Amino acid sequence: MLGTHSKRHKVTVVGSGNWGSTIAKVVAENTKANPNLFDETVRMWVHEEEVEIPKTSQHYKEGSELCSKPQKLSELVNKFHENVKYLPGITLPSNVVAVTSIEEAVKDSTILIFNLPHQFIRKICVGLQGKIVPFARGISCIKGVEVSEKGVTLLSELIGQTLGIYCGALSGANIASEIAAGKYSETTVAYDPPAMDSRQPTPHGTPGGSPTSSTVDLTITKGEQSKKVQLVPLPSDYPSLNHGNMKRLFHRHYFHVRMVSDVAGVSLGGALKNIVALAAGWVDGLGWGDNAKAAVMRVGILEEVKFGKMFFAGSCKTQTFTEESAGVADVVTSCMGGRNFRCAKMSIERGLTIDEVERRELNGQKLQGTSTAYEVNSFLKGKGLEHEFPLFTAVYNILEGKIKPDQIPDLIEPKIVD
Ligand SMILES: NC(=O)C1=CN([C@@H]2O[C@H](COP(=O)(O)OP(=O)(O)OC[C@H]3O[C@@H](n4cnc5c(N)ncnc54)[C@H](O)[C@@H]3O)[C@@H](O)[C@H]2O)C=CC1
Ligand SMILES: O=C(CO)COP(=O)(O)O
Repeated sequence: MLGTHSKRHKVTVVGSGNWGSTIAKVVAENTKANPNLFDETVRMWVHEEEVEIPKTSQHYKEGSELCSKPQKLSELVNKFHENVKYLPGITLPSNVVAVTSIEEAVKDSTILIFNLPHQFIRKICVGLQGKIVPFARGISCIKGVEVSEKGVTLLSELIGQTLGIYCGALSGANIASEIAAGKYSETTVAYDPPAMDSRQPTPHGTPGGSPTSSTVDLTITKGEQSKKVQLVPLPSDYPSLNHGNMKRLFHRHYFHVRMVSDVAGVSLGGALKNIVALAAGWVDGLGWGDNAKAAVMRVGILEEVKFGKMFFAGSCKTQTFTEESAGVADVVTSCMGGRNFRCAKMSIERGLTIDEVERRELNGQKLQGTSTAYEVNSFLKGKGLEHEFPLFTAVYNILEGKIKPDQIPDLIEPKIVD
């Protein structure tokens, strides 16, 4: 049953870490539940590595031959329907298929979900140039930003500009292990495509399904600079990618989606909260308790709002930070149980650098807060505006070893003005 459209969207998840595998699970449940809109198979690109099956895996057997030597991660995913390294103990739907060639993984897919640590995204996108469906649409689930001499770039912008496609963002209070276990949470999906994508279905579609020859100019960057991308319209024999159908791709009974149009606010909330979570981890590691963490969270949310207003004016809405899961709720959950929080806390308790804790404790998972703190600082320093963001600046200076975490309260306290 294809309804009024002769084609269905093929979906690829680019990335297969802790969150990448979780989102592949969520989306694969929905492609199965919505056969009118989506091809059931969800391809998940796996950065191949050899892994040993850990005791936390459902397939660990003491002394078995399989568990005694390293195996290819992709083969284990396809055999056991479990990502034994990055999401052990969770069964993935059988329609999630691990693919190690990125070209194969994205081939023919009209929906590309980018979900990998932010330090790898530029290289991946450059490698994908010319290899994707020209009318594909993207969603970035990645929390981070990229900073260059030109300024700060959202990852949705980076993806959109590099690949010449429209890219939205998914972000929220979403600790992956809880969602993978089917525990209730909310998320925010920001998707604001050109109007041509939300057209009403046509009765017969475009013959052959090829894009129409005309392209539409889309201004992708809404930050300080902007760049026009020639966007290829979605052929009319595919179901439209409006808010309703995007929600159908991500919403589950345990994963509630709120659709918005503020891609900048959702992306910034996800990136900047990781800096705040480091500060929360340090004050908790000092044994200061919940009031201290709440103080850090309050100031962190204010700095997020200020950052959005100063550098993404016009595109970023204050309400996204104060009302959406991608804003305030993500600050709260990340400062209670996220990896950035936990590693920062452990770094104080064990007297180790946070990089050392990451290496020892995360089994290959990556912190995003440390590099984001450096990237944001380099941007603020370049503008002479570090003093306007005392918490973000304090986190950077602590990582650099220039100040100690117990100086945070004084540094974020506004100066008395008589
Ligand atoms: N884990 C979580 O609870 C959540 C994570 N996020 C965000 O999602 C994004 C992805 O995070 P996770 O899936 O948790 O990743 P992760 O922290 O589990 O990172 C490991 C992943 O990085 C990949 N990787 C390692 N070297 C690579 C390379 N050279 N090139 C490409 N990939 C490489 C590994 O294969 C693995 O898939 C991050 O921006 C994170 O902030 C967002 C919400 C929740
Ligand atoms: O983004 C997250 C929760 O929303 C996860 O944060 P961490 O990367 O700090 O674990």
